[in-house]
Amino acid sequence: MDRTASGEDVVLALHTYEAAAKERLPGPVWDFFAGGSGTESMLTAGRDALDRIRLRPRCLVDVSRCDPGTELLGARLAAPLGIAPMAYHRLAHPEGEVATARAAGDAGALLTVSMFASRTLEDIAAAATGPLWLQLYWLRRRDLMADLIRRAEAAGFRALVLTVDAPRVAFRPRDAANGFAVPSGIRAVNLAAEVMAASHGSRAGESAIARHSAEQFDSSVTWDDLAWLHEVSSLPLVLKGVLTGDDARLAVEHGVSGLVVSNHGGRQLDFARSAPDCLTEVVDAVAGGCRVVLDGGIRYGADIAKALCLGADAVMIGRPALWGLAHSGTEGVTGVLRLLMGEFEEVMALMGAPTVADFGRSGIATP
Ligand SMILES: Cc1cc2nc3c(=O)[nH]c(=O)nc-3n(C[C@H](O)[C@H](O)[C@H](O)COP(=O)(O)O)c2cc1C
Ligand SMILES: CCCCCCC(=O)C(=O)O
Repeated sequence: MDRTASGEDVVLALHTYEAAAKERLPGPVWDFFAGGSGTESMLTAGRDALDRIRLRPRCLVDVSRCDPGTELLGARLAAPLGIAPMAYHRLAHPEGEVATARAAGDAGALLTVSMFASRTLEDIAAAATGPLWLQLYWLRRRDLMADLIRRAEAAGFRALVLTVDAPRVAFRPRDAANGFAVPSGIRAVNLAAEVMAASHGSRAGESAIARHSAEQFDSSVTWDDLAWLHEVSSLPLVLKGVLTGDDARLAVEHGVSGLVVSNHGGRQLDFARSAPDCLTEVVDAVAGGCRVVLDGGIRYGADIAKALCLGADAVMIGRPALWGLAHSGTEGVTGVLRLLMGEFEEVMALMGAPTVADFGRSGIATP
């Protein structure tokens, strides 16, 4: 949000937050946030797919009161909107994930905290008034994963999100060109320092993030290993990065409570099918057996409506939250969330859909 000369609050457009973040952040940090993998073909794929979808409104419906509220895995949300897991929020703002958690709580949105958060799970939970999920990559050191899960449970996190599209961090040309490494003052404080060492220390022509993931991620895990996670924790398990009906069916068979259909913001498999294009296949495959969330390129309230029409239960935003954070910490992230929620509420009215249950496949046309 911003203020006019007379002191009124003004909601900024999303691109204003983006432009401000680009101006404020050091070039390599901006590239780490904005960049993608390989040819970067996937950076625009999700957006293009969403833009191709057109809405089919109904008229003469009572929309004098629209309620964007919903429920997701036992949590009440002000709208079907959350923040996707992103590493190292302190790269964007000194308060990092604590500022983001405050904003998500203020706006009534879900926050998924990355395993590579730069504030402790306990500090984040203390600042949060809304639901928190914890994201995990599968580390070779399972003892560290188990420890993190125990701490998350004690701090009141409500679900685990296992990212399954990143057996290793993909080649990201901008990070390689910048020799990107996490600055020494910012750490993944929830993990042991010796395990994180490779993420620091710049080498020309190489991304320290990619080097670190190759060293620490266990790329041998398979569906059978999910049993270990279910043993370690009774929290609902969500898989992030599922893009096919076959994997979606397997997920339900393996006791998974939710899926995030995602291209990892264009940062993992290059030349994949875009997440919105995979959504109906996944929704049809799970047939109500688990909840489905979409992320990637969500930038307008209308995108939330389109995702719901395709069968998603909610959406998550990635980079826009970091733009808000870089712009003005908690206030900036709140501004971004409120902007999207406000647009969504208007789309509900104009679509003749006073509740989230009123969105369905008849609400969209795809050329
Ligand atoms: C800077 C950055 C860091 C990210 N870190 C993680 C992470 O730690 N874990 C994860 O599962 N996804 C991570 N992601 C992917 C996001 O969760 C999400 O899938 C993606 O950003 C959504 O696309 P959007 O940025 O277009 O909204 C990251 C994305 C960005 C931009
Ligand atoms: C070894 C640290 C990996 C952090 C990866 C975060 C990220 O950039 C992404 O998932 O994308």
